[in-house]
Amino acid sequence: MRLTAYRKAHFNAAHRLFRPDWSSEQNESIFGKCSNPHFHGHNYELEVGVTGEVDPETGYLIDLKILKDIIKEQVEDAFDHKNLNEEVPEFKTLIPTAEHIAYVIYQKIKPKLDPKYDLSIKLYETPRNFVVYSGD
Ligand SMILES: Nc1nc2c(c(=O)[nH]1)N=C([C@H](O)[C@H](O)COP(=O)(O)OP(=O)(O)OP(=O)(O)O)CN2
Ligand SMILES: [Zn+2]
Repeated sequence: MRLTAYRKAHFNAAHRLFRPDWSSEQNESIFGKCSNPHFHGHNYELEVGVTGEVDPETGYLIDLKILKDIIKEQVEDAFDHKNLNEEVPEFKTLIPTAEHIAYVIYQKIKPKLDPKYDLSIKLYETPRNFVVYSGD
């Protein structure tokens, strides 16, 4: 039996959307208030989906306690109450949009899982703005 198991998580983080190679006016015209030089914050909600075959002996797809620990170590400890632009190395070269944050979370979690699983990252930046990244 193939299915997807999910684990939810949460982190608060500050960010600023801007390109240092653009003028303030260019940044303001594309990123609007999200380019505010003094940063702003979001309450990010994360849903990590792991897809694969259920083990008939245990009834587990994956031990969700193990998934919880991976998310804590790779995402919550790294991002929670952080300024993403200034404190998280991955965003020294990537603008911390929801798209890029979901991509980075995928890249951090995927190597920690058995390769037999497919991984999907759903990230809510606001209650109504969210992205999904499943690799490629
Ligand atoms: N494609 C993207 N567009 C936008 C992103 C993003 O990461 N990817 N991010 C932002 C802002 O950072 C932020 O998400 C917008 O916040 P806010 O202005 O509060 O959003 P809304 O006005 O849409 O608030 P709602 O309450 O959800 O209506 C902008 N765009
Ligand atoms: Zn924002």
